[in-house]
Parts: sequence; C-alpha cells; structure tokens
Amino acid sequence: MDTVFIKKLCIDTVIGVYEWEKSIQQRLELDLELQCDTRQAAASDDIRQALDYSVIATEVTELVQREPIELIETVAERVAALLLQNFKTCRVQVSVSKPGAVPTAETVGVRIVREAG
Ligand SMILES: Nc1nc2c(c(=O)[nH]1)N=C([C@H](O)[C@@H](O)CO)CN2
Repeated sequence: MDTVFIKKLCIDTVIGVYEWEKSIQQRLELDLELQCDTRQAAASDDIRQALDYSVIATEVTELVQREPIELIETVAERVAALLLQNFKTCRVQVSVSKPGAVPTAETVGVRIVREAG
C-alpha cells in the first residue's frame, strides 16, 4: 500500500494540563501518514484523484486550534478520526510531538495508528 505523508506540521495552539499552559500558545509538531492507493492519481495526473496534502494540513490545523486541549493523546485521536472520516484512507498513523515540554529531552510525544471501521 502507498502512503501520503506530512512531516513536522507545526501548529501553535493552547495545549496542556497545567493552569499556566491554558493562557499561552505552545508548538506541536505533527507527522501524518495516510495509507492509500496512489495509482489512480498517478495515472490521471489529476489532483482530484489524490489525497491533497495541502487540504489535509489546513483541516488538521483548524481542528487542533479550534479549542484548548489538555492532552496530546486527545490531539492524536481527534486528528486520526478526522483523517479517516474526511479522506479516502483506510489506515492512518498520527504522531504528535511537544518539543520543549521536557527541557532535558529533544522532544516528547505520542504515536497512534487507527484503521477505518
Ligand atoms: N502522556 C502525556 N503526558 C503529559 C502530557 C500529555 O499531554 N500527555 N502533558 C503534560 C503537560 O501538559 C506538560 O506538557 C507541561 O510541560 C505532562 N505530561
């Protein structure tokens, strides 16, 4: 199976468990992988047959910024649900990193895999 992916989609948003996090914006970095069959898009050379990564990036950013969220697990789950609902894919992998959350680590995060049905 083929994959359309987006690496390090940067989203500034209100994210975090603690009170001090609820009045500031922090950066999340998302890696997205959508399993799909790219052959129709390639054969037709037609964006309408493809999973448009520009549209995906916009929809995911809007979803994450819509309201404050506490856990990055919640971000990952909501993004996976959106991708499965709105795009022609049967399996997605969503990684959400929160760089700077642990000063002694380069980054921290979660990675989930979800399938349709
Ligand atoms: N598994 C998780 N652990 C933690 C999260 C989280 O979203 N998932 N969040 C925090 C705080 O918001 C932290 O990022 C503040 O620096 C702590 N642990």
